[in-house]
Amino acid sequence: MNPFQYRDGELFCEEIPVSRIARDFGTPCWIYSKAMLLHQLGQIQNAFAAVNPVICFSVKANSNLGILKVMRDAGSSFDVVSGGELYRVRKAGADTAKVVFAGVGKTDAEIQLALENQILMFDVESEPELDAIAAVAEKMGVIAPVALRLNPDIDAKTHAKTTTGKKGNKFGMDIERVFELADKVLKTPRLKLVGIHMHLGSPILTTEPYDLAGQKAIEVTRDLRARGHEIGWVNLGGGFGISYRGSEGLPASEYAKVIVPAVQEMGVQLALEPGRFITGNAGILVSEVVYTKREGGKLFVIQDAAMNDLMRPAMYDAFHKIWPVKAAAEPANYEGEIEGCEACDVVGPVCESGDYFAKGRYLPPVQRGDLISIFSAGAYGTSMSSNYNSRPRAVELLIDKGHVQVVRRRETYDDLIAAEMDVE
Ligand SMILES: Cc1ncc(COP(=O)(O)O)c(C=O)c1O
Ligand SMILES: N[C@@H](CCCC[NH3+])C(=O)O
Repeated sequence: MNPFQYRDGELFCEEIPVSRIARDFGTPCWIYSKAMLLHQLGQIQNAFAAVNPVICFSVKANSNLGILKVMRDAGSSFDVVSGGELYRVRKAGADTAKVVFAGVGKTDAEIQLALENQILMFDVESEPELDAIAAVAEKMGVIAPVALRLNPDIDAKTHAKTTTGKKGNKFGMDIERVFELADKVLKTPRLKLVGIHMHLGSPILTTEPYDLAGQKAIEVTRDLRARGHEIGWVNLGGGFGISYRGSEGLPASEYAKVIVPAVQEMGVQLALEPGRFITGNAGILVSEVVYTKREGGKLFVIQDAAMNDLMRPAMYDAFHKIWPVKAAAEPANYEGEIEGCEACDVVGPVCESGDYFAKGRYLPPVQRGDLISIFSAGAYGTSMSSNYNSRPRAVELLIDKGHVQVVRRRETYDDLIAAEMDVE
């Protein structure tokens, strides 16, 4: 499914021309398709139905309340990594009894908030964290459910900055420490070991890393059970890839083919934490060309969106398809030269040379006032955006069967300074 299609000389989101949305709500603007969100979540739900998993949408991918509510209504739970994310999912009406909490630096206050909300489990990443959870649980007179996060040392072949399951990454623990901590949990009355957790990285475009993770989970579960531990849950994290360029990416059923048999062999409950797979291709960022300029032998196309809106290109040199909103069709292939197009640097107005969406990218002739769509922007777009250069965050719109819902209004200049108003 692709809700963003060209016809009649322009880009549509479902049945609505993107140019009309941009005219009504201004640019830059984020446009999400609810149908696509549901389609992607449904794909995972169907693919893994045989083992009835708890699917915990990874809130960091897109933490907009409107989107979290769509996820909640469609039966998703949530993976959070901070008190702020936990607060958001509560506001979205989530059942916190199915929420999982990962992250290497949980504070006592965050642990307390999670225990008050009786979450499903903490994904514990170190011994000091385990001790802190035990201490907070003791103070509160409750029992904390913990899963131990294993660093399986599996190369998920992602960008160096988004690999999390390799030795040397800050995440999780090696196998020996997992065993040690499991034994420690048994001796700590305020802790209950419920399972193990792994997350390999993001985005993962082959099934092999999950196959290896499944095998590793089988081994670890067997060894932990042999040491007298009850392992009810295995959480294999997120990381399912999507197509950014047009051809890569796998259906959820391919990942399920390697994960489901392992889960059945272990006889455990499966948790998954997909983020990008659900929202990535359900959203675009629409900007307007402010100026074009030729300098130093280059053509620069300057947008009103910038790295503060979508920082993935600046941070990871990530590839996003970029094409004018008014066009007959997308090119068959975005790589390399495109007939009738000229290579340009697509940049924003922020005062950093890293503020670009693409370098040397082929675009048809564009001019001041033209609208541009930046595709595959629904994951790690708004959730990583900032107010750098005192730029208000852009409006977010959810398209649902021909209806445009504002799920986050455009920030005003007053919003920018609201938290600083008490300063003399
Ligand atoms: C622990 C954990 N779970 C889930 C995710 C979500 O990853 P993705 O959006 O690739 O599914 C991440 C981010 O990589 C993560 O760190
Ligand atoms: N923020 C990254 C993914 C990191 C996922 C968080 N562990 C991206 O945009 O691709």
